[in-house]
Amino acid sequence: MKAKVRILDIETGRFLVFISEEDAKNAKLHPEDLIKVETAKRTIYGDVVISNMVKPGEIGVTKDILRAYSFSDGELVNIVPGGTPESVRYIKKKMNGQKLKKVEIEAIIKDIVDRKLRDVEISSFVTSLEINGLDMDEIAWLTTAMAETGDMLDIDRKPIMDVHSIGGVPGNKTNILVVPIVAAAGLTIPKTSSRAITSAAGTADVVEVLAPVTHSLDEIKRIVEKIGACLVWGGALNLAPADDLTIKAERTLSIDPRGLMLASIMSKKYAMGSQYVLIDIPTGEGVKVEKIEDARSLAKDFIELGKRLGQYVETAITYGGQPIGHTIGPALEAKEALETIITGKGPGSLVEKATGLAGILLEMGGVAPAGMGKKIAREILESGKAYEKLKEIIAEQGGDPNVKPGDIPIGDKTYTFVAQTSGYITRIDNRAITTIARAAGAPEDKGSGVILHVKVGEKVKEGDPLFTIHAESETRLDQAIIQARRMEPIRIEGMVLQRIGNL
Ligand SMILES: O=P(O)(O)OC[C@H]1O[C@H](OP(=O)(O)O)[C@H](O)[C@@H]1O
Ligand SMILES: Nc1ncnc2[nH]cnc12
Repeated sequence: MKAKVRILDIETGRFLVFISEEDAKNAKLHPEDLIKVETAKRTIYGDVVISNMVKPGEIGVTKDILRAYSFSDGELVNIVPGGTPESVRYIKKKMNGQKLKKVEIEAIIKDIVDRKLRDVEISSFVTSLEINGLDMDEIAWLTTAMAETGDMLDIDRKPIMDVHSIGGVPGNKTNILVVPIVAAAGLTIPKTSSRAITSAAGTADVVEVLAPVTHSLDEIKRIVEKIGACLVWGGALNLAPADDLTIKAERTLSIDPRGLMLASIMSKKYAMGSQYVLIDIPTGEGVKVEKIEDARSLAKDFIELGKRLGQYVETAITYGGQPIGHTIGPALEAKEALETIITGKGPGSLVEKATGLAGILLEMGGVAPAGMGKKIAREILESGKAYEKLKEIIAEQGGDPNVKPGDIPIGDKTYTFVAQTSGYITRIDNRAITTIARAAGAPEDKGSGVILHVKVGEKVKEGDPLFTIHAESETRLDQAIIQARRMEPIRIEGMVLQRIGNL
């Protein structure tokens, strides 16, 4: 059936194609059916919406589609029912626990990128990976399929360094310090990050408080060739474009299946042309990897996958048993990262982790002798050179390089929980802190989150503040308080932990 395009000023986060009731009836199309829109140059897919916002003979195309493909008002197109993509069969095969072939993985990824697979099918794929996993062959095929369905960056500086955390630990603003330290040492580090997946703030959400993070590949190339670094959101680029659609499902379910995480991280590194990659694996209670043996096995997988892709990968198993630093949530984290980089001093966990990781990268990149990387990284941080580099990054990305921590707006609806008893902090529950910060509105409400007034091992007296929730609205604050009361985010114990008698 032929139809004329009408551009609709609607944004839904999905590819939707509006069609009139009359046309839908004639074409036997139903709400949510897959529809194929063909022009001489391209074919796109979307979900049917039946609406009288468009007249018979017209189809309505939303802004989400226009961001990826150009259509003009009145353009003539052909529309056909999209049917059921073949790749749905392969998703079911993985649901049944079977190994997928290379061509089957490629078909799934191509159909995700072409928007032939809808959210429910993508979620089923992600869930099948969480339950049944992938072996190393499947992971490598998935990685190259994800990279090759998008663009690749070719930066005219070598070597290209990169760092990525598998995430999961609250308050992980570490890479906002690592990247400027490494670039200030003369190395090139084009860092892409995702937004939050399981946490309350991904690195891209935090950086966005300081500067725009959505840039084109050409802009990134220009920035990195000029100053040696960037801190951008990978999802804004057509780099491994399937990744952001699978991340959307992961975020909703708050899961990050191991095989998909490996492919998702490494496909972006491959597409960025990264040659030396450091992977941070936070390990501890309440994060993605709880046991050191599992962290070692994941480290081996990253290294093996890197070999298959022609990249040199090292991994750092880091302490993830409690949040990094004292703040959780985009603006609060940006503030803490900025304070630390300006003064060269900050929470021990943040400074230790950032200089430790940066030190490994300096050694990998050949600008620090073996065993000296961390010391040199700390000198770069304390000398103010890392801050100068961060200012360059902020300026090149379009932010205000002179922004000060006090300029960053924080949610003004607050509630502080205090210690009900005196004793020692024996546990901060990562999952509970993330849940509270998310309930307060993070990461979407940038000013929302949690400030921790204490860390594990510290002594407190009854009535001392333990943590403060910040929110941008009273409703969100109330929701966060309810969550906090339901859980035990911070445990206080005396020196006698348990009394057991009469066994
Ligand atoms: O903690 P969750 O939300 O699960 O994981 C997502 C975060 O982990 C990675 O961190 P980085 O960019 O290497 O600093 C991602 O890019 C993202 O920022
Ligand atoms: N699945 C994922 N994709 C991109 N970055 C990540 N960081 C942690 N998990 C990730």
